[in-house]
Amino acid sequence: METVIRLEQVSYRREQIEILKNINWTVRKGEHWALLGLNGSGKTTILDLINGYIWPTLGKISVLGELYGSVDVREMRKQIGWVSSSLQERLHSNDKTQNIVISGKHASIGLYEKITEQEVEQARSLMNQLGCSHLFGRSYQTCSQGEKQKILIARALMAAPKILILDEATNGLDFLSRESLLASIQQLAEQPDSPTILYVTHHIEEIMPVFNQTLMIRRGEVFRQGPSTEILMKDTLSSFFETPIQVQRLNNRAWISIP
Ligand SMILES: Nc1ncnc2c1ncn2[C@@H]1O[C@H](COP(=O)(O)OP(=O)(O)OP(=O)(O)O)[C@@H](O)[C@H]1O
Repeated sequence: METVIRLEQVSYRREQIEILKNINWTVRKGEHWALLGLNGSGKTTILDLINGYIWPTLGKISVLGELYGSVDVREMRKQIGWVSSSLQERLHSNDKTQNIVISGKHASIGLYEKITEQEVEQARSLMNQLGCSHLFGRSYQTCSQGEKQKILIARALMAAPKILILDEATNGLDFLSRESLLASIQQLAEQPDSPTILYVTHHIEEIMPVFNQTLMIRRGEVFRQGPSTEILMKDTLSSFFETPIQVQRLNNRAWISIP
């Protein structure tokens, strides 16, 4: 199967501190991954490496078949959509939702190019896909937090990325908005032409069945990786969190609590 991302013996050191240690990780086409790790475990550092914002101290990284070091990372970034909370702060919130979506095509914060009818239709169709077409025509700032997240995912999809990174996408959402967003993500991931999704979360119950693989990072190292159904189990999670955990399965999702 086609390799989408490969990290081989990747280490990243900053000021004598080893932030990532010997990471080996392969993402293949058709997989969607959940990335799990406590605060400061190294998730963002891995994403920064994949986006070519930083370089590994040791090891090799290849993305979409291109080995980093011998490729223009700015070109690679066009194929990677990254939705994170820091993006929200940088957008022009008076803009209409569809213009925010369309701006994803030009990888710009505001819209400086002339919008074509085709782009408007593409934005409408993506908003429809994310279940937020009713927001078309509204100004972005009047949207709720959950609605904004859907707009930002549609924006990332506007550039037809091969990889989509959803970084703590449900932060600040109430439980209904969260479930609505998760349902939209699930639907997106189920599409045959979906980008490969990397879903970063602190919440195990957000790992829907479509995230068929999970990478667990602890203190800069891979703690475990593989099929989510094998990893999201009581024993693995208890040793990962270094505390006894109990797991209940509901709607094919694992809900954890402390006994
Ligand atoms: N430029 C840097 N210089 C020194 N330390 C850094 C630097 N960047 C990251 N770190 C440290 O590396 C560790 C991993 O950080 P990282 O942001 O990757 O974690 P994370 O898993 O994304 O955490 P969170 O869930 O809180 O976002 C942290 O201890 C952080 O303080």
